[in-house]
Amino acid sequence: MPTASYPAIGIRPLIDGRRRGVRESLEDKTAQLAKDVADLISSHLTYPDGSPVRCVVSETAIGGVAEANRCKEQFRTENVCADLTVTASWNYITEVLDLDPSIPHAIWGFNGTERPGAVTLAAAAAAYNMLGIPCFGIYGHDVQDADDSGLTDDVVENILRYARAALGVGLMKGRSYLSIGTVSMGIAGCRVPEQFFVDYLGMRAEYIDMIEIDRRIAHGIYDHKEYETALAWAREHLTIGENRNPEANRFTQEEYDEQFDYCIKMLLIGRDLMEGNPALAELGFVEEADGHDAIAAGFQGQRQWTDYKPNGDILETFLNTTFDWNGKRPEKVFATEGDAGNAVAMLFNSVLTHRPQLFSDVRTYWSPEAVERVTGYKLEGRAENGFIDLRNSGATTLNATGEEKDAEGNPIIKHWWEITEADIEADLKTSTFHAATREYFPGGGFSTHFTTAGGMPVTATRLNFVAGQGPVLQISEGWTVELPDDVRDQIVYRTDPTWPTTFFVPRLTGEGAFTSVYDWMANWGANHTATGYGHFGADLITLASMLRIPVYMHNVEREKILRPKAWVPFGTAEPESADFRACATFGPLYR
Ligand SMILES: C[C@H](O)[C@@H](O)[C@@H](O)C(=O)CO
Ligand SMILES: [Mn+2]
Repeated sequence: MPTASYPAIGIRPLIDGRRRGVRESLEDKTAQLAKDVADLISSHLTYPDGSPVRCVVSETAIGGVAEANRCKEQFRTENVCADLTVTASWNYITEVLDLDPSIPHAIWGFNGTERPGAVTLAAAAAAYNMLGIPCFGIYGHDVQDADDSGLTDDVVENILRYARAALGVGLMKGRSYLSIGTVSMGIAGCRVPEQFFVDYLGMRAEYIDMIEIDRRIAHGIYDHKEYETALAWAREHLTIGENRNPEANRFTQEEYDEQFDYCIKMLLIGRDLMEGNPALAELGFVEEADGHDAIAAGFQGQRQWTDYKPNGDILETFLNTTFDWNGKRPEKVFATEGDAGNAVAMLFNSVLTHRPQLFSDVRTYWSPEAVERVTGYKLEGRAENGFIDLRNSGATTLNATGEEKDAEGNPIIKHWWEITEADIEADLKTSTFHAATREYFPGGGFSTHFTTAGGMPVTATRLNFVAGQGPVLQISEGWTVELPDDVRDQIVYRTDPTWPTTFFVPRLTGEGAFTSVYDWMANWGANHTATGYGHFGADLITLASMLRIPVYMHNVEREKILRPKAWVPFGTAEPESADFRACATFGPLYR
């Protein structure tokens, strides 16, 4: 998506409209607040393509409804997806607020006593609450002098948190979720929550039968020149590891070669299905060239496809990865086993961080006792309380090896625009591609394997659906951990040695689902989790509140939580309960 079409954040400078003195004394200060906030957002936040986020500042300060409406019209022409109102003074609240219920709103009341900016914030929040339009309130802890910018650390953190989440809402709006296939092996999360997409995300669901992939391969509906390049690159850079099938379950080398070629074609076609490809129009396939404008997709794979055709692990791995034969390029959000619920969790992580994601089974909780019994090794360090084995065939980004490093040499999952040739080489070098386990994948294919390095901060997320309740989100910040090679290998070989493996420990709080690593596993709401680099649980909580999705499990520090001020009247002593009731009261953003 070109930068110009990305949604923008609208900045609304409110002012006391009284002319002949008051307004005139405030014009410069108010305009400066708006400019400073716009500069802050644009200099700190990026779009998925790495370009700076665009802010649109109202052409005039807003002192009355006429200026408010002119600002709204200006924002409409600029694809504004959310607004941030700034004020250093009193103003006329419901006469000047943006009452559009379909976009996120926030107000920053400059905390200076010369003029009642903070009073406006409180009055505006009360108005929005009464009108059923939840807004976020940003209020600095310490009184500022009149000529201060007011952008103290606490204000900056909350403005950026709001803006990241508001942009996430805007990036999803109007896009598609593409389901290639249907429910995999009875996994309920695969049922595409079409009404949820419409009501909560403003998205559409699109459906493709998996046969479309085979049709396009059989009829040559892919860029043949690019295919030759991709195949040569893959044959050169993908290390085919040990075939771990029993002899009787192995295909011939010629069959594996054919399967490998087929898998690369699947990868090209999966990408084209999501985003289209003008090269297809040149081949005469004009409709196919358009694609499905999918910001996220899921491939069922198991079982009917994989019982018959090569599996989708190469397709799934490389669509989630930030590089291919063309070098570095934006990753996609692509789920395996058609798990739409997990695809949405990956999407939430993606629109907040613009980093590639891991799709994993929550395979096993390894207690310290079990590890010692099985391997003789006594867990230590972050893993001392046990760890979770996250592992699933296919849809884990190859960037999750931990070979990419930050400036201090710590393992990281970079943004695609930060990837270097050395990173690509390191990720590929540490990964192996194994003949798919034939008892699971009778049609053959290849599975991606690596074990993630320890020491990475990550956040694991899962979107669940409960009858009578609707969508609910769970979030856990934590870290990857690594084990001594021999201990790791015993666990990998005992579990499944051909799939990507990440050992994860949640940050324990000693309470509820975060009392122990076992409690975490016992409370995780499904077989899958979406995991991304960094601790962004607070951003997820803010995003969820914008979408009115309650969060029922998280380990984010209370002081980092930013929800609409409308959540407060639902109770301050038990924020989790208030969240549920507020979400139920205000309902999904687009309905
Ligand atoms: C064994 C099954 O075929 C795998 O798909 C299973 O490990 C899963 O990933 C289930 O979510
Ligand atoms: Mn799975």
